[in-house]
Amino acid sequence: MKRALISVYDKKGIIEFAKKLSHMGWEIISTGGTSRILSDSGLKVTDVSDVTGFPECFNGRVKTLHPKIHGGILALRDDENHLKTMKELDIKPIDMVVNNLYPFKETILKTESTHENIIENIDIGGPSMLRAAAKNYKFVTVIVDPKDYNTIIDELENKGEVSYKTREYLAAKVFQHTSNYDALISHYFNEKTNIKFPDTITLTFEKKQDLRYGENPHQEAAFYTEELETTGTLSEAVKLHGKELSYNNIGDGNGALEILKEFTLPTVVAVKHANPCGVGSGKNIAEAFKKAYESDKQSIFGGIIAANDEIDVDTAKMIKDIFIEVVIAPSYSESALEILEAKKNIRLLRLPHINYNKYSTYDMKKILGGVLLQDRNQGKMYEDLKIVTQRKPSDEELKDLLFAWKVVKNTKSNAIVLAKNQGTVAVGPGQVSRIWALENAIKQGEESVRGSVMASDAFFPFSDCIEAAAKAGITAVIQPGGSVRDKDSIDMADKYKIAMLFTGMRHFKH
Ligand SMILES: NC(=O)c1ncn([C@@H]2O[C@H](COP(=O)(O)O)[C@@H](O)[C@H]2O)c1NC=O
Repeated sequence: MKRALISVYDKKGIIEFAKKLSHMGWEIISTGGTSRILSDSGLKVTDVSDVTGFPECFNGRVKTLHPKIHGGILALRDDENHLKTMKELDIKPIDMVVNNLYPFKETILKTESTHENIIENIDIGGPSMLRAAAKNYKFVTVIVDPKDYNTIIDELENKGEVSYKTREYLAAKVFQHTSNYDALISHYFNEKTNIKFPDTITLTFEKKQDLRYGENPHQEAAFYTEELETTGTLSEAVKLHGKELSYNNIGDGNGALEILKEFTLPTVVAVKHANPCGVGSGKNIAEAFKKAYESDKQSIFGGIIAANDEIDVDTAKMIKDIFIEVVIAPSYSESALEILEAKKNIRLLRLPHINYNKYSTYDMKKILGGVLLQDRNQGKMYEDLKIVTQRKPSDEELKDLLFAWKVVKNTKSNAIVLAKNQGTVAVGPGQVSRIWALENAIKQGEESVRGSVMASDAFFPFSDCIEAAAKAGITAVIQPGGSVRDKDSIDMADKYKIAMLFTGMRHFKH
């Protein structure tokens, strides 16, 4: 007679599954609570304590941790010595383990959970059984995911056994599951003991979807989300209309969100190839959109738009007239949605907590042979502002400087952002030389550059950028300062009556 050990925290579907096994002649062995619900449903169940000859003890901390259980799972059925030992020790084989674990993740996510409660939800016996059964998958079937119950019953009913291939697949699932479970426990302890960069790190993510392809069509790709913190991120977004998001949509959408989180006024961010091509703030979203659009009417084509307030009809009408791949917003008015849904190729995402911004997870970058981890750049924006020139910025200039500083912080380095009237005039991203970034921005901004202000993500190594800015009609500058030649830049600014602020904090982004 085949024997299945069933010990599950999540009891969904377990009665039906156990009944089918039992009808096929399997003996069911089970632990406390699982055993009770199976017996109550009329099934004949052997209690695990009858197998071990030992009571479940220490409030369930020890139930299945016994050689009669682990020997029955782990013994090699094709090894003479193992078979002999089984006989000598009166250990009978266990052919199937059905187990899922105490809800550790759910417990740490509950704000009311105490440390004691969290500790009790670290399952010990379960992972031991799962790992044992997965190790011995050559002989043992192991099921950790209730979604697999039907497949296993089908195989047993139609083929009389669970195939080697399926057992191997189920074992792989177990090790994914237990490593994820342990990673969450390790994360909890690292946080509790303030270990930010441990000697080894196992980060865990959950697959949200397979993607059609990666950055390019010849690259395969999938989207994984954080396990614990997805509020206000694309992982939380609900698609209201359009095709699946692509790899690049997700990357660019995230870029747009990161910029948007800097703003409280109604703001629209347009992103193309991971850089902002237009950002605008206004008294409403329609005005903000207009400013973002007018910053660069060309690059926004095929781009992504994120807004921090409802998309209304006026905004929807403007979006409709251009080709936008994705719109992200906390809500859409009914009529706005109707207008936009008429466009087949647009994706509309609703992201309710768009302004949420308290993430504790790392910022990470994969490199060949490793990964770079750092804090998210939530560095202070203005506290150390210092006016370093003879002329002070006007109130209007100051507002625009701070606006541009938020945008440049989130633009790929070397970055220059020109702004006027709470909207970008031009963005010069990702150049290997700072003056090229400025020259690109001046060229792109055309006549609007005159009277705009300039933000630079890092200091100016020479005074040439200030001179070029002055000649283009830029009136004020914000930059971190800190170059050995700061004085040259300050003197140049004074020469052209430019007002300049130092922030004392660099914002490189790569
Ligand atoms: N300690 C043990 O020997 C042990 N054996 C199984 N468990 C867990 O107990 C749970 C099932 O318990 P019950 O059948 O009493 O509802 C399962 O999540 C299982 O993983 C155990 N509990 C935790 O460590």
